[in-house]
Amino acid sequence: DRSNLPAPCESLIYCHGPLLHTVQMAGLYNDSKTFVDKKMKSPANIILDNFQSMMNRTDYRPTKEQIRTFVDDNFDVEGSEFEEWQPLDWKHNPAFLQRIKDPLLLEWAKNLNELWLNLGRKMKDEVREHQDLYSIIYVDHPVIVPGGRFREFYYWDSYWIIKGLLLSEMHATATGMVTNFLDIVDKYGFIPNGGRIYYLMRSQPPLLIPMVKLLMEDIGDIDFLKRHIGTMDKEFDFWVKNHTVEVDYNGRKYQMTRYSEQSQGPRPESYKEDIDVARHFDTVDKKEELYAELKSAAESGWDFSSRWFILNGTNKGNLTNLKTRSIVPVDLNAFMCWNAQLMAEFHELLENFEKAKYYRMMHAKIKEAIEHVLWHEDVGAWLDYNLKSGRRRDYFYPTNIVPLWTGCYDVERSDYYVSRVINYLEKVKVDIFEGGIPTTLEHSGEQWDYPNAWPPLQYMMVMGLDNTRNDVAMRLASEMATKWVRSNFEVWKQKKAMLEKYDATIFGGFGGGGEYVVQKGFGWTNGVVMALLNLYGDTLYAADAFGDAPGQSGAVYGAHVGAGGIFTALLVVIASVAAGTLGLMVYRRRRDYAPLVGAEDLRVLGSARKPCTELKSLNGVSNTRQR
Ligand SMILES: OC[C@H]1O[C@H](O[C@H]2O[C@H](CO)[C@@H](O)[C@H](O)[C@H]2O)[C@H](O)[C@@H](O)[C@@H]1O
Repeated sequence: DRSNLPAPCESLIYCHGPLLHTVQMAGLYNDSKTFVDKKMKSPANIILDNFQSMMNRTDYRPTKEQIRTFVDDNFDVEGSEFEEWQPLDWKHNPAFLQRIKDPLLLEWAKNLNELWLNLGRKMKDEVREHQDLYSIIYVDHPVIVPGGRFREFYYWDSYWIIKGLLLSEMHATATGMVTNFLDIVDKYGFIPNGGRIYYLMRSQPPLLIPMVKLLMEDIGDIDFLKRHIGTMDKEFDFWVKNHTVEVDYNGRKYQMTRYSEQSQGPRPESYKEDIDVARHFDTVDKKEELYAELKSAAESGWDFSSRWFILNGTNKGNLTNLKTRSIVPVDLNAFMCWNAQLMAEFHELLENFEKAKYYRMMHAKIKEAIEHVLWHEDVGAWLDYNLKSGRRRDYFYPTNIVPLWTGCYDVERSDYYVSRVINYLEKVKVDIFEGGIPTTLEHSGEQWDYPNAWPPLQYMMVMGLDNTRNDVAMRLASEMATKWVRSNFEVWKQKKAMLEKYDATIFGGFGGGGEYVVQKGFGWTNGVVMALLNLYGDTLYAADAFGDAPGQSGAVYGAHVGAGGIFTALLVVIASVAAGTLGLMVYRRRRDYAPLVGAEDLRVLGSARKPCTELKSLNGVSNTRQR
């Protein structure tokens, strides 16, 4: 029974109540988030009175235009909480640029370094003084936002933003962002999904402690750690207390974590969208269950995805089949395992030995649960677990190998895990896609599904494989990184833009689907590309040995030609092999992009391709969600 739960926040303007319902259901804007990001022109009680007068005047049946006039009269334009701000610690030539040998990529990396200037936001003093007029959560230090409709901080995005900022040597901005998060944990007991009050009842993947680790590796300020370690304990506890579920597996019980939020009602920022899906259910209880699944999926960062669909034990279906709370995700448990390990390390450094012992115990327990419940030798990967059926979810997601990134497996047996994982990745043919690794292999129309490819997922795969220090895994990581960087660069060349997501099936293709149009900016995308350029910059080139980028390389070109072009394709393949050998000789230090693909792969590639309709959405034409 969810009827005793609170609303997403108390505000009768931004989180629940008749005003929010009337305005959001009127569909005034292409994007529902627009309204809840507006500043109030007067205090809430006056606006609520004005709303009541408008409803009385219109006999409770206001037209869309009357509602629009009410909003325009009572609210300012969205985004009015910020002032012009240039990060003071921004540098023209951070040292990591010197690692990039290709002049084209170097030029691009300089542009990426400049993008932080566009994405920096400082709140006006007026926000601190009159927080009640805004939905934004006031923080003391300026932040780097993702970009586009995402005008505020986002929890897990910030991990990759901070990674990039530190490469840009913007230590003060990065420290300020982490300090904001710590202040927020002190105030609210956890970090909300993003920096708005309507996100206050759900979080996002727990990466604060790894962010502190990034800072420690960079500035190594032990006093900072000492000052904030108690707050980090709080963040860890929040996840243990509110997200733990008991898993009964093969006669043993394990404490594992899953996404689960605890409020009533639809997401305020996607209010109409959620109510529309809830129409499929006939009772208030069933509608509330759906809202909980939607908000829990948003908490996972994967909103939305077939990963959270359960229909007759499969991942088919649509948003009405969301069962996020019934799935134990590999990545969340791997993050918790990593958090425990880092906390043990930090407490040891601070000589808090009792605490260190507690975290070592937590780390061992979580690692054991991951090994016993989620690892599958026959598959060669870790798989999400269905709490309802007690069965594994054997579907491909990049997160199936996240324990490699967080080091949550028996590293003494690293060779065994790596060989199984490599075998798995070969089996699922992750290397056949031209634009990156797809999020899933299900084409649901949701944004965390095929064919979209997301920056954090590429990063976790690449770094996970690279971390193993195994030659084959490291080569695969480098090939994945090369493909990703080149495809992002291709979009940059066309649009001078970095996107929040891309299309894995098209070299230089834009991501799409879901409930809003693909966004430009973009915080985590820039951070990931910078990190990959930093790691591979000495061997990574914008084009391969014969001047082709991946989409045009001989082998993949074969997939583009029709039946009539087979002869040409063969010639191109033969020429590619010859030139590739020559290229290898000439560019010994360079890592080659794509192995030749077989006939079966060409068929898959051909069918995977779809026209780049998302071009339209980038130009501002909305694409609708398939339900
Ligand atoms: O408004 C819809 C959803 O938008 C956000 O989710 C997406 O953008 C975030 C910022 O880049 C990202 O962290 C998340 O993974 C994306 O799916 C927001 O986080 C959601 O809560 C919201 O419902």
